[in-house]
Amino acid sequence: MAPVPISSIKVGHIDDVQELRKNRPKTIPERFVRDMSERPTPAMALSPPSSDMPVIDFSKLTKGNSEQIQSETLKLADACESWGFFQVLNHEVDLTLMEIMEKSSREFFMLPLEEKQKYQMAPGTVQGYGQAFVFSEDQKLDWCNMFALGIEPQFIRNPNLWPKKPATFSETVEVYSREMRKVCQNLLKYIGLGLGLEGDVFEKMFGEAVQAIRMNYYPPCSRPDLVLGLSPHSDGSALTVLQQAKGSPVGLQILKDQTWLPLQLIPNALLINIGDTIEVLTNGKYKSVEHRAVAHKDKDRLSIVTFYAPSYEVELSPMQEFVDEKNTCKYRRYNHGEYSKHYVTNKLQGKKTLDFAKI
Ligand SMILES: COC(=O)C(/C=C/C1=C(C)CCCC1(C)C)=C/O[C@H]1C=C(C)C(=O)O1
Ligand SMILES: O=C(O)CCC(=O)C(=O)O
Ligand SMILES: [Fe+2]
Repeated sequence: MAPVPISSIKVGHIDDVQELRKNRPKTIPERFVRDMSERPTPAMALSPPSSDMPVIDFSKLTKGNSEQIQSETLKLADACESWGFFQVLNHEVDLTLMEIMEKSSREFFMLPLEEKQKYQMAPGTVQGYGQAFVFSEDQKLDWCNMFALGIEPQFIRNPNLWPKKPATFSETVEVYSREMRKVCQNLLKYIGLGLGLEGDVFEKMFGEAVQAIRMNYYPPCSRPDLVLGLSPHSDGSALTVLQQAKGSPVGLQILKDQTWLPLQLIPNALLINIGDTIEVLTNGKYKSVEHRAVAHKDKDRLSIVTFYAPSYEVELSPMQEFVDEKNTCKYRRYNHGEYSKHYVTNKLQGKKTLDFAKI
């Protein structure tokens, strides 16, 4: 993926949200104040946090008898088709590792600004500490500090961005990411089977899959009604795995039936969502659902997000199994590296990024 010429991007001054919060401002800087149409839905007009979202028991897939495997695979297929988001329990990821990852991420965000700025995200790039997806001086900013790293393949890593503090942070990211890779590979196997395909279809197609991690830290905000924690977007990945830190308030919302629906997450579960790659491959049978995050008046929130996607060389187009007279081909053939470049060089804007591939 060719880097964007940094000199041509003028993003203006980007306030660090945690530093802003330290002074407990009564007014929110204009760059964070959303236009009316973009502001979070007022509480009284919002549906209660959803606990109807499907829950998949991973152990039934990996250790169940043939009946359990079959019924859980069907449940998974239904979750992908009707929600695009689901939670996974008994996911085989050590809960202590998840806790350590959470603690290390929190410790990183609590470091002094000058320490975090050693890993500053360069304008127009997505790795490091700062705000990604900002490309102009008049673009609104998210009420969020982010820290992102490319994980696999090795060539996407920038070793200068791997923190030396907290001391065990980088090792923890490494171990955690290996576990997340297994979760993604396993889920893709059963997603493939649920679609009536071979279990290894995605593994074979994706080559050496691209994996990235992003930690999103949302400080409390005195006017959560005016800001967004994270702009609406769909993920450019094949699958995304989200771990929400313990004690976090509800913050993630998905666009379901044209309404923003807040998601209530089960402690220790992993939240999975379908990304743009799977939408294209299934010709829209499974959709990458638009989502956003909102801020909270008194509580901070932390999410740790893994993106899993095909290798950059892979050419993608809807699989022939999902194209017929009734379901005409909705996406053109394109190279995933080109899509990644397009994704990271545009602001987050709902599902607009996927127009790149639409016919
Ligand atoms: C909101 O989405 C993202 O922040 C994001 C970024 C991922 C990446 C990095 C943090 C570093 C390495 C490159 C990569 C683009 C993977 C989403 O990831 C999605 C978007 C695309 C495209 C993808 O493949 O995963
Ligand atoms: O923090 C959240 O809940 C949402 C994060 C997210 O959507 C992302 O990082 O892509
Ligand atoms: Fe996302």
